[in-house]
Amino acid sequence: MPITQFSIPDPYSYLNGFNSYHESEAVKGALPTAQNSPQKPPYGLYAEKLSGTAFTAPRHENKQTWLYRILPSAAHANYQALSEDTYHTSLNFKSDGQNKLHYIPNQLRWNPFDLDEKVDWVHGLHLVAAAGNPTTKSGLGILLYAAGKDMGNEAIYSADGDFLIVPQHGVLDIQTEFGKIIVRPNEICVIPRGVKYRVKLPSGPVRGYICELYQGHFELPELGPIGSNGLANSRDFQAPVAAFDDDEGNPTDYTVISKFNNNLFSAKLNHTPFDVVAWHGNYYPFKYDLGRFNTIGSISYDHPDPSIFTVLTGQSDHPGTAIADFVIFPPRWLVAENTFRPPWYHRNVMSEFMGLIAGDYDAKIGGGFRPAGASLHNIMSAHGPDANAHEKASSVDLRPQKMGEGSMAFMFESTFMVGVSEWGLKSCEKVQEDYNAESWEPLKRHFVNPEKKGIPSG
Ligand SMILES: O=C(O)Cc1cc(O)ccc1O
Ligand SMILES: [Fe+2]
Repeated sequence: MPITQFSIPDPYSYLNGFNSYHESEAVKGALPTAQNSPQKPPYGLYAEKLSGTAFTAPRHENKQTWLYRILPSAAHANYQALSEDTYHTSLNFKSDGQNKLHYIPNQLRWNPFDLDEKVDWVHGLHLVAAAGNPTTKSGLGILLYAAGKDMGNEAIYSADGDFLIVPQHGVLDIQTEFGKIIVRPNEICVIPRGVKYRVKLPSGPVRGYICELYQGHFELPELGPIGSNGLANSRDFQAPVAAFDDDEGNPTDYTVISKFNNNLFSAKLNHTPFDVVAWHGNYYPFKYDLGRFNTIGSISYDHPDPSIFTVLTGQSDHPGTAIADFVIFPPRWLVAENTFRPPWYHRNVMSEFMGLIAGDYDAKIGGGFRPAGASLHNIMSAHGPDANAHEKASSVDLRPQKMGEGSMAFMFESTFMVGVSEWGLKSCEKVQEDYNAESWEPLKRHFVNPEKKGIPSG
């Protein structure tokens, strides 16, 4: 069954298509006809443009949306910095001048991160690793989230980058300026830079992973010889339809939180920010069901590169080299003959941060890579199947095998060396000290030197 069976139904409607030019009206006639900024937009709305690329970006890259709203976003009081002690995304330099990111070649693995029922989405964000710098629009951030409370009359946006959200536990009901999206485990969503939203938790506590792309936007990977369909198909990406709150006669005090260079600022406004009655453009939030992924693999021999499992890619200026690839390892048939079927041992010029939404991952059967946990194999840090997985895969009968039923691992792969935050390395208290010792040090030598044993070569 390709499409995920979710326990909670999705109550919302969507517009289908990746990077499509969409338009949506919550009130018929709210979009101006044949122009963007008439002297008087319909129904007394304000026109506001949200750009996702430079005005002069080439047409094929250009992203923008026109929003028709009750009041423009600029109608708010000054932003005030929130105290750094109240949130977990800051990368400010310490007073002793040390950057809080730690760059270390060790393979790292984390036990499952805790749920935290006491905080809302904003305060449940934890920066675990990062590379580059949002101020120069380069690099990425990797965050974990754990929350148990609904956001109140608040909205958050990130000026730093696009959030690719990967839920591991619980349901996110996300009210965005563009409309509403529900995201459940085995689905993902992308909230682009600048888009305001708030998160409610209809099924209780939530936990998951986020890749924030400081540079460019997530795109579908090239398909090359695969052809015109396959992997994540365009029509399976879903954008919200316009929906708005009208607080006329009962204006609500709201707070808008800005994530700005990984620090949080808040500003008051005396009206709802969720007042967009209609929009048109190609810059919008969207969701995708990972169960719709059309998985492709070897039907002859050898284990292909994991790039065949790329759902979305955030490309650098060098084609084929990603700031962040989002890669999944879905349930699939393994049929390769005379092949060591799990991943090969390797050292990668890219860094690999992995998470597990559910089930097991075939390269690690020693039990240490668990749902809600994570691993990081940084640039050139050697890794591969653990000793148990190696032993099993090198002696197993190579019949066609359906692997990973009910499981979903994923990887954020980046050309950058990623540093681990103070929280990720120490305060979270989840780092497994014995990862290496348990996984690879037990690997046995199998080499039989023919020269020593007098075995004829060839
Ligand atoms: O290291 C990992 O587990 C991720 C991975 C999977 C794979 O099938 C090939 C290469 C690779 O890095
Ligand atoms: Fe790897």
